[in-house]
This record gives sequence, structure tokens and C-alpha cells, in this order.
Amino acid sequence: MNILQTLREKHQQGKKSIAVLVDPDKVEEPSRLLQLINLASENCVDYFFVGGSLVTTTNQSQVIKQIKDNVTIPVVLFPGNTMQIEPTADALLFLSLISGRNPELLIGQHVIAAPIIKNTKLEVIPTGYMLVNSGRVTSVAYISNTTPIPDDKYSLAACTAMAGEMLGLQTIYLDAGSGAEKEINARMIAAVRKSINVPLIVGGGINTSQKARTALDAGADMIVIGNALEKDPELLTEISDHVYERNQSGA
Ligand SMILES: CC(C)=CCC/C(C)=C/CC/C(C)=C/CC/C(C)=C/COP(=O)(O)OP(=O)(O)O
Ligand SMILES: O=P(O)(O)OC[C@@H](O)CO
Ligand SMILES: [Mg+2]
Repeated sequence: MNILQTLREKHQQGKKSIAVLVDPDKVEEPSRLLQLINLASENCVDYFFVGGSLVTTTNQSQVIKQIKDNVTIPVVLFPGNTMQIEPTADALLFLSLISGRNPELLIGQHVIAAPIIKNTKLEVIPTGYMLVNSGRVTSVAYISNTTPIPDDKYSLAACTAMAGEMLGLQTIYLDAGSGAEKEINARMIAAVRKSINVPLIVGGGINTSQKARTALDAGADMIVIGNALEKDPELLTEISDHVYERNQSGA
């Protein structure tokens, strides 16, 4: 079963997933990455996301290789631009930045990427990517030259997600941006959840297990954690224990 089908099934069953985001620029030594890979494996992490708004290094393929050499956790590209397409990954979030009005990130990059992706075995996951204001300007807001949705405009977010689903996007990713000061609030997640049927991914600023729990309770199907694990990898154990117990109990 491919990743999207699995996500849909888990969504139907109310089961949750965890993705660990690895930003290739932040991988300083292979030994640190190996530690995170092993921890992810011990804690039954579902996916590795690999990407960044701005990738200044050339080690993305090595990062993917190191993950694939050690564990069977699928690697999903989370690309900031077409230069980050790496055929050795398993899947790619084909992001359309629907919270913004930058045509390049709604369709432009996609036209350039489509023929390249077609020649790979990557599973394409059409994703409505929505940035929500998180207090300060994040890398992705700056790089994308778009204005995130205000964090108290629930209806704007819900209608944007609804439109994304009607356009045929297969998942919605609500992102406060990496290292966000404020994670996406529960009301915003719940409003978006209620407006769509496709799986909902939530990330940005989830740096405590309580924040992870709140996002999942509000309706996230998958949470993405990056920055917090760069500082405290052990946080993963706490969060995954909660997800595991919850999935077992069917809550
Ligand atoms: C269609 C293809 C292949 C590419 C375009 C993809 C689109 C539309 C991207 C939207 C905008 C964008 C720049 C997304 C990047 C999201 C991402 C990987 C964020 C990870 O965090 P960083 O923003 O790198 O955070 P740091 O500042 O912590 O490094
Ligand atoms: O690094 P953090 O803040 O966990 O964010 C993860 C991801 O959603 C960013 O695009
Ligand atoms: Mg980055």
C-alpha cells in the first residue's frame, strides 16, 4: 500500500502518524543523524520528511541514503523548490502553497518539476500547503514571499482548505513554519479538520508532548516535528508513546 492510501485508511480509523523532519542543512555530522534515525526507529516513527526552504548544502542525497541504509521508514521529500527532487526518496509532497498568492508556488514550479518527477518512481502526494502566522516571519514565509493566514482567521483557513480539497489535493498541510514561536492553535486545526475529509498534516513549533497531544486531539492525522528534536531528541519518545497508546486504544 502506498503512503497516501495508508494515510487515508489511518484517517478513517482515527489512527495518528508522526513524521520527523530532517533539514539537510542542519545535519552537521552523520553520527548525530544516525542517533536520530535509530531513535525514530525505536519509537516507531512513520515517516522521515527531508527538505528545507533553502538548502545550501549538497548532502540531501547522502542524508536519504543514510536513512535508507539503516531503517525502512519511508522518506518523503518536503521540497522548498524543484532543485530538491531526489529520486532515491520514496515519495514527494507535491506542495501547492494555497495560503499564498504566489503563482510560482501554486503552479509554476510544478510545471518545471512534473516531467522530472514523471521519470522517477517517487510516489506523488498532491498537498495543499497552508502557512499560518506564528508570531514572527519564518524562513518559508520569507522565501515564498507570501503572507501566512492570520492565526485567528479560522474561516479563512477552513475555506482555503476546502478549496484545496475541491481542486483535488489529497492532503492538507497546516504549517506554522519551522521553529515557529507559536504552534498552530487547536481552534484553527479543528476548523480546518471540520471543513475537509482528506488527511490533515500539522507542523511547526511542536516542541512539547502537550503541544503534540493538543494538535492530535484537535484533528491532525499526522504531526511533523523538526527543530525540537534537533535540541532534544528524547522528546520523540514521549510523543511517540502517546501516539502509540492512543492508536492502540482507538481513542
Ligand atoms: C513542486 C515542487 C517540487 C516544489 C515547490 C514546492 C513549494 C510550492 C514550496 C512552498 C514553499 C516552501 C519554500 C516550502 C518549504 C517548506 C520546508 C521544507 C520547510 C522546512 O523548514 P525551513 O523553512 O527550512 O526552516 P528553517 O528556517 O528552520 O531551516
Ligand atoms: O521544525 P518544526 O518547528 O518542528 O516544524 C516542522 C515543519 O512543519 C516545518 O515546516
Ligand atoms: Mg531550512
